[in-house]
Amino acid sequence: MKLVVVGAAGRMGQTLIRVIKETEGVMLHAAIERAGSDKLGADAGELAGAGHLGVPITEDVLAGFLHADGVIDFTSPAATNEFAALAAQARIVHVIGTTGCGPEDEAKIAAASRHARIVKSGNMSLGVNLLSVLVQQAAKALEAAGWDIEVLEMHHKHKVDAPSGTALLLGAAAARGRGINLAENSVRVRDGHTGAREAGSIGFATLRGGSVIGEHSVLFASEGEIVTLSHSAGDRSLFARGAVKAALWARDKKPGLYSMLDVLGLSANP
Ligand SMILES: NC(=O)C1=CN([C@@H]2O[C@H](COP(=O)(O)OP(=O)(O)OC[C@H]3O[C@@H](n4cnc5c(N)ncnc54)[C@H](OP(=O)(O)O)[C@@H]3O)[C@@H](O)[C@H]2O)C=CC1
Ligand SMILES: O=C(O)C1=N[C@H](C(=O)O)C[C@H](O)C1
Repeated sequence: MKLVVVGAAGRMGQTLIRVIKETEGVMLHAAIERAGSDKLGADAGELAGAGHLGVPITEDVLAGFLHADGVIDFTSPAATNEFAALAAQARIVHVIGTTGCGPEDEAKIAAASRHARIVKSGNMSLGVNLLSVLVQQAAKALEAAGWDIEVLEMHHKHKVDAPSGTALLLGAAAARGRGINLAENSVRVRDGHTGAREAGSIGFATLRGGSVIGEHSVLFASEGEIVTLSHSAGDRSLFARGAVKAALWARDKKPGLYSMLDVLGLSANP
């Protein structure tokens, strides 16, 4: 499968290039960076520490998508919107790891999925997606007893969006377990005199610092006891391996918007 990596010079872009090189059944077809990037012209493999691959980093998206089978995209919401439209035109698989997309971005991606096979997830790892199934189960099991749910995350100091895509994915799993709408029941920031915690809400707390790749915990709190379900990412390659697996999985699927739960066979009701 011929794959294009957009955002090829980024933290995830470079990790993807290394993982594609070592994965059977996929090859790097093109590597894209934004116009004006000082990485344009560099060999994508050499930049990623994967050795010379003969694939120069280019800004030419149309040429890059030509004759490709799929694009893997860990960039920014604005860039992902554009890539979604172009991938749909080219009828190629689009794997989206970009987080921080707002409702308008999501609507554009959903529109593109009428023609394209899109897999989108706030976290491409098996561990986090399994964790989301467990969180949904725990939220349901503890609902009658009224346990409070809080999602805590920590990431490196360069991360620009909050709460993380994973925190929101885990919050959505908890909301599903409770049979409620996350947007209507979440508390994403607390500051000052907040008043007492509202029963049934799902709270988020965000930490940023250093080089932390991704730490997530969902805390279920009751009188005198706390149950914590957590995931710790030690290496970005676990996200990249998940993204490549998603591209291979989507290759023979119908157009539509899929999640990593679909890819991993975890989407049935737990
Ligand atoms: N779903 C998951 O499993 C994971 C998701 N992520 C998400 O992936 C995204 C990227 O993360 P990360 O790699 O750490 O970020 P980086 O900033 O390191 O990489 C993003 C890259 O995309 C480039 N880019 C931005 N706009 C364009 C464009 N229009 N055309 C081409 N390239 C562009 C950036 O260039 P420039 O620097 O010039 O802006 C940069 O090189 C984030 O949203 C993050 O949250 C990260 C890890 C796992
Ligand atoms: O920006 C990151 O680095 C990560 N982003 C994703 C998120 O927002 O959850 C996934 C992972 O935690 C790393």
